[in-house]
Amino acid sequence: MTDPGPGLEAALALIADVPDFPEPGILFKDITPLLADHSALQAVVAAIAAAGRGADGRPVVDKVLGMESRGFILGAPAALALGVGFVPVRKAGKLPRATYAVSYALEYGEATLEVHQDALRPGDRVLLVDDVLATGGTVKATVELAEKCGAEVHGVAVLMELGFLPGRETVGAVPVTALLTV
Ligand SMILES: O=P(O)(O)OC[C@H]1O[C@H](OP(=O)(O)OP(=O)(O)O)[C@H](O)[C@@H]1O
Ligand SMILES: Nc1ncnc2[nH]cnc12
Repeated sequence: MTDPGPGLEAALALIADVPDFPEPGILFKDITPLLADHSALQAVVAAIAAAGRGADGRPVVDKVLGMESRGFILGAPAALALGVGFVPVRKAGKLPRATYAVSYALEYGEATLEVHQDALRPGDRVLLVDDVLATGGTVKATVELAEKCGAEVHGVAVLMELGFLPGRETVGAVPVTALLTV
């Protein structure tokens, strides 16, 4: 876990716990109070973008990939902060041109993710951005999609990791930066 400075710590404290959503037994982590606070959003986006920088502070990635839909909210501003483009990884049937697709299991349910086949160039280095790493199914599927495009996954940055689920093991060798582990 990254050491949170005071601004980041205050931002992460805004995440709300909602028991039994979207189904009994799930403790849902609601990031909307954090998103609604400008300073908190700014601190979190800067910390996520830092995962795409080298030791000298310069960007080391060519693109940021964000997973629908909460990964869009954090990934697009992180791409802007890094000065690189953003690639949406969407749920099935939303992208209009030729796609690669991968199906996966969620903490609650199942889904298929897709990316446009020409969204990345072979050899592109990419940073994956999402709000929550839970079972790791979403990240694993996105790594597979990036690799189908010929890209190299530099790492994954998430706001929050659910430490009681085996997300990191599922993701495997790809480096994971989590601003908070619960
Ligand atoms: O590690 P996993 O078990 O795969 O779970 C994490 C994913 O679950 C949530 O997305 P969800 O599919 O609920 O979509 P949403 O962002 O549109 O709410 C979350 O935003 C992550 O993308
Ligand atoms: N418990 C949880 N809270 C919020 N988003 C999630 N995505 C998967 N599991 C989640």
